[in-house]
Amino acid sequence: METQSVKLGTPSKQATVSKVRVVVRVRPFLPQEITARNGNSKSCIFLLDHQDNDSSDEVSVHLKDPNTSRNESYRLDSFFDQEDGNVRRIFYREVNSLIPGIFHGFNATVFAYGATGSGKTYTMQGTEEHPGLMPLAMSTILSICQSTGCIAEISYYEVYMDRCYDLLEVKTREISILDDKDGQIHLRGLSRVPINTMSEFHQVFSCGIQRRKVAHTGLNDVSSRSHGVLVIAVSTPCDDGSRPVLMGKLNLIDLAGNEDNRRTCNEGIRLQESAKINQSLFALSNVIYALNNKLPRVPYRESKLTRILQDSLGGTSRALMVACLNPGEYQESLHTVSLAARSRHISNVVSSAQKLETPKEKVDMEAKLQAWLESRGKTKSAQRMGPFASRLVGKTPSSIRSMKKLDYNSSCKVKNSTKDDPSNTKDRGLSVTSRNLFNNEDVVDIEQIMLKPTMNLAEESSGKEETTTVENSVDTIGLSPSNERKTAMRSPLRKVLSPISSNIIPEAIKAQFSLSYEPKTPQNVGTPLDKFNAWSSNVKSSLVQEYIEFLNTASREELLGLKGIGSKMTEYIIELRETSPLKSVRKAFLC
Ligand SMILES: Nc1ncnc2c1ncn2[C@@H]1O[C@H](COP(=O)(O)OP(=O)(O)OP(=O)(O)O)[C@@H](O)[C@H]1O
Repeated sequence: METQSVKLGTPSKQATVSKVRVVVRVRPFLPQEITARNGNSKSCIFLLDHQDNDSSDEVSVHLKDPNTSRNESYRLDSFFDQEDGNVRRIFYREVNSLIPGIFHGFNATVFAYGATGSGKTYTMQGTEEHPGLMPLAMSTILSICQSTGCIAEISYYEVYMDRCYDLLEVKTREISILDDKDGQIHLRGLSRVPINTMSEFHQVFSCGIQRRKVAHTGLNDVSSRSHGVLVIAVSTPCDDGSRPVLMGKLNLIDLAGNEDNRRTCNEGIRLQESAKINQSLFALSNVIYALNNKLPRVPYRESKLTRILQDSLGGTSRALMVACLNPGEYQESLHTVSLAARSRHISNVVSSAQKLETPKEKVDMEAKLQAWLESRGKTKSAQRMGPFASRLVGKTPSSIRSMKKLDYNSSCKVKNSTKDDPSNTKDRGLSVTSRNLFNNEDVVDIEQIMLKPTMNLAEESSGKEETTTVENSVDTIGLSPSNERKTAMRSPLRKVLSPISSNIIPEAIKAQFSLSYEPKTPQNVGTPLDKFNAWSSNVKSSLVQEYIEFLNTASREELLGLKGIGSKMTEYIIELRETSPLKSVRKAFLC
């Protein structure tokens, strides 16, 4: 086994920014799931309007909650339903075309994203009978190597708790990530193993798989606790016998699943892992969002994972996200699909001239909120819907995110509670107290943070544009170019704060609202607080919920970036939420 530095380049600033293609893969129900559902195997995810997935440029993926009337639709690049062999179809339709580029100096990345238990590992690794994208890609690369004389080598590492470990080494070894003087990144000490045949690959790779950190959680018996990255590097031999020259590489990443700790009831080390997993997935989504929106700064440095992937995401690299879904989990699927939809190209609605006029402080706050809310599938819909979005406030129960009530007593399956952390004998899942972040000494600061963007919202919303007619609102969904321009003139913050979470409005809903529209906009109110108070309670509670979720998921840097939050408060929030998700703000704020 050869051990050497793998040099990762930084994408050139001039290089065209590539788009991330996003496809959905729904796994089949498992036999035990069908039994638990009394034989009901109806998926909550399907294609809208029987579209032709094979010939369309994009598809509308529809999610329907069987227990409520909630419906959401998102536009994505392709959809692979539950049928057997859908991994093979994903490979031939989506991954195969990335491979020739690797032999011409282009890197590519394929990653499986989704909730825990949604089938990411199955998609990437597969089984002996149904090989996943990793062995399928290896096999194709090997056959090209055979005909071209190129050399294939693999590295396999995991990113666990924001640290990087070589999985091809017998003894666990941490890989250091170094910046060189040119700002390039090196994974120092990462093994690269030459592979000539598939049996060599299976032998080497299966040893690595066994070293990867997995654990039993409340939602998956064998849950990956790290992001597993298989790198297939292709080099061309040099005639003078010197070291082969690296041409390109394919990163195949089995991301750890994003977890809702209210459901997993993780605690101790599992909870810490989970916090890191969620943080790094959020950082990844921010990078993809920045790339797809051609933002001037791509936040690669926010996590180890994104830092390592700098040369394979963006620049001339190509990337594919496979959003994996469990057909019986509406809420989780909604979260995954909304993030996936956000990761596709979204055209920027703010012109550069407007951007220059916007005060920096406001842009920062708006960008933060926008990035986060879009990760929840909000802004894309709002951009398409423009003012129509805000008109829906209070009108569709299905469109307003309902905060899941925490029921620690009924739904938790705490099986892993003390195995890893003997000191942690208390069953936190059952005994979590409703700690309120906003106890008395914190009220002033937090209220300021909470009210600031809200005041902006009220001020902007009380303007003339609020008198827009229903027709205009509907037009801004995309029917009228002139109204699209009007939409572009509006502040993104206002759109961000819309409680609509899908990026398509079904015709039926449009019709319903064009008939029953009644704006609830405050008029002629005094101070910003008065304006805020004049908003309907639906808007306020929706805002409050958004902020609670923001505080629960934002990175340390993002919290620090919020006005009124210093480093002490940031640490306090992080500490609190790692123990138990923040659930409420001060009652007074909720009015
Ligand atoms: N196409 C499929 N056919 C049969 N079983 C499948 C299929 N896809 C996934 N599964 C099964 O679903 C379960 C969960 O899948 P998997 O472990 O791949 O999820 P995961 O998303 O990687 O979870 P985690 O993030 O917790 O590691 C496994 O038992 C797996 O075998």
